[in-house]
Amino acid sequence: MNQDELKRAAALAALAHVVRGAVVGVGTGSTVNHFIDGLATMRGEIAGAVSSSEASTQRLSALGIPVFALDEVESIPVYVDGADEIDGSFNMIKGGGGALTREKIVAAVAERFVCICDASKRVERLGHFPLPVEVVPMARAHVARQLAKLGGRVVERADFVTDNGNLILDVHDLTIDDPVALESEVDHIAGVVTNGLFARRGADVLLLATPQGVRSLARGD
Ligand SMILES: O=C(CO)[C@H](O)[C@H](O)COP(=O)(O)O
Repeated sequence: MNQDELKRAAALAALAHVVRGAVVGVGTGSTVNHFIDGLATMRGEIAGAVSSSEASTQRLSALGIPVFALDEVESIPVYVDGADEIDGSFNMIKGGGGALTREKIVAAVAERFVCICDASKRVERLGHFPLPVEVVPMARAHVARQLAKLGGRVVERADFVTDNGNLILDVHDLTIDDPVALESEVDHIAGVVTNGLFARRGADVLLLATPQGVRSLARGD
C-alpha cells in the first residue's frame, strides 16, 4: 500500500467512531479528505459537521453534508483529524495544512479526539516536523525573534495566508522535551494566535494505518 492508501484506510476506520444523530467535528488535510468522502455515505445518519477550515467546509458542502458554525452546536462528541507527528503519549504536531487554529478550537469543544494517520506520522519524539505557528502579521519579526531564542530556525511559510488572515512561521530544529510546557510558552508570545503543538489537548484515540492493517490505540494503552 502506498501512503495515500494508508491514509484512506485510517480515515475509513474512523467512520466507526462517528456518533449517529450527532454533529461530527472535521479536521483538515489529505487524510481527512478521505474521511469526508467516507462520511458522505453516512449523510442521512448524522446531524452534520463542524469544520476546521474553508477547504474542509467546501468538500463537506459539495457532498451534501450540512456544515454548522461552531456557535450553532451544543456538543461535538467526536472530532476526527490527521496529524503531522504523534508521539507515544498522543501529543501531536499539527498545522502542516495551516488550519491549526480552527482545528484547536474545534478539538477543544469535542469530547473525543480521534487521530487518523499513516504509520509514518508516529514518532518517538516530536520535532522532526517543523512546528507551525500562526502569527498576526504585524508581529512577524517580534515572534520570529522570540522563537529563535527557543532554539528554533524560523522560516515564514511562503505565499500562505490562513483562513483567519494571518501568516505561518514554521519552526525547524526545536528540541521538544516537554510538549505541554512548550505549547504554553509559545502561546504566550505576544502576536502568536496558536501553535501546532496539540499536547494540552492531545488525541484520545489513534487509528494508525500500517501495511498490516489499521491499529486502534487508546491513550494510555
Ligand atoms: O494539521 C493538519 C492541517 O492543518 C493536518 O491534519 C496535517 O497537516 C496532516 O495532513 P495530511 O493528512 O495531509 O498528512
